[in-house]
Amino acid sequence: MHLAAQAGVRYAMENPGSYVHSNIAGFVNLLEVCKSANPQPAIVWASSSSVYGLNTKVPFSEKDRTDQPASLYAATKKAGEEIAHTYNHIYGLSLTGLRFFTVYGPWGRPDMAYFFFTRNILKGKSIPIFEAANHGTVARDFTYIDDIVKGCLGALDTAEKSTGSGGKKRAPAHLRVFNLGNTSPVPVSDLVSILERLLKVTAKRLVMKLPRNGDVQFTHANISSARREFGYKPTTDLQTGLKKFVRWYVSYYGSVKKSDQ
Ligand SMILES: O=C(O)[C@H]1O[C@H](OP(=O)(O)OP(=O)(O)OC[C@H]2O[C@@H](n3ccc(=O)[nH]c3=O)[C@H](O)[C@@H]2O)[C@H](O)[C@@H](O)[C@@H]1O
Repeated sequence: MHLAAQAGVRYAMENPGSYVHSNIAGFVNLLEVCKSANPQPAIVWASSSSVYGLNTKVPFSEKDRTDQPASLYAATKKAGEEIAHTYNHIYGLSLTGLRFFTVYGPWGRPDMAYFFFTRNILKGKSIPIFEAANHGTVARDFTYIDDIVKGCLGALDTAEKSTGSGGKKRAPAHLRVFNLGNTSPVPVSDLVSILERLLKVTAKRLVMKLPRNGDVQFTHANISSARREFGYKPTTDLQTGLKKFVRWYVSYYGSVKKSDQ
């Protein structure tokens, strides 16, 4: 299971090299080691819903086009999918890419919106909430970590063995890609309302135009493929998942003051 990456859509404008380094060069390094291993492992790795880019057909299906990435981050994840194709084709590596949809929950990434919104609401700081042109809603198919873990296990359990040995392909091997989302997009402003209720604090909302730095307006997963292949079925709605996150956040950081650290 390969989850290491430079994640985050907007940071790619600040530090593009880190995306190339981790998501492309790092992934190739890993595949080079795996292709020569004996036996070769089967690999399940993290792609991203961001590969759908400017695709407007919803919900996003694995069959939809992914040739219009809106950020360098998305482009490097899409490159990973093409690189996976090459190593599968030449060396017989079994590869499964999982397109995660805005994963959240305890022990999550502090750079993600739900996480720093929580921190800023508790500190009384304002939070920037993006909206699209003509006051258009920005929404995400937020997916709870426990559902993602179940999807990862399902992908691992159903991955067929790699077929190569000694750096040579012996037979065709698995090459798969699955959406792992929640299938119910929620507007970012609703996410903030849920956090306000859970934290019992009114947020200082700063509504801003969606910056032109790689964000897409909307994500929504079609998960029928993962359901068919390994019974993937998310069960946590955003309200329930954020409740668990907030409980963790408060117990981890202890108090508002400590959350400054
Ligand atoms: O689904 C995915 O593939 C991606 O999900 C997230 O990307 P994103 O959905 O942009 O997650 P956040 O950065 O947490 O943003 C969530 C929502 O809040 C909005 N947002 C973000 C930041 C902000 O200051 N204000 C704001 O309204 C964004 O436009 C977005 O709609 C992860 O950061 C990516 O690593 C991952 O690949």
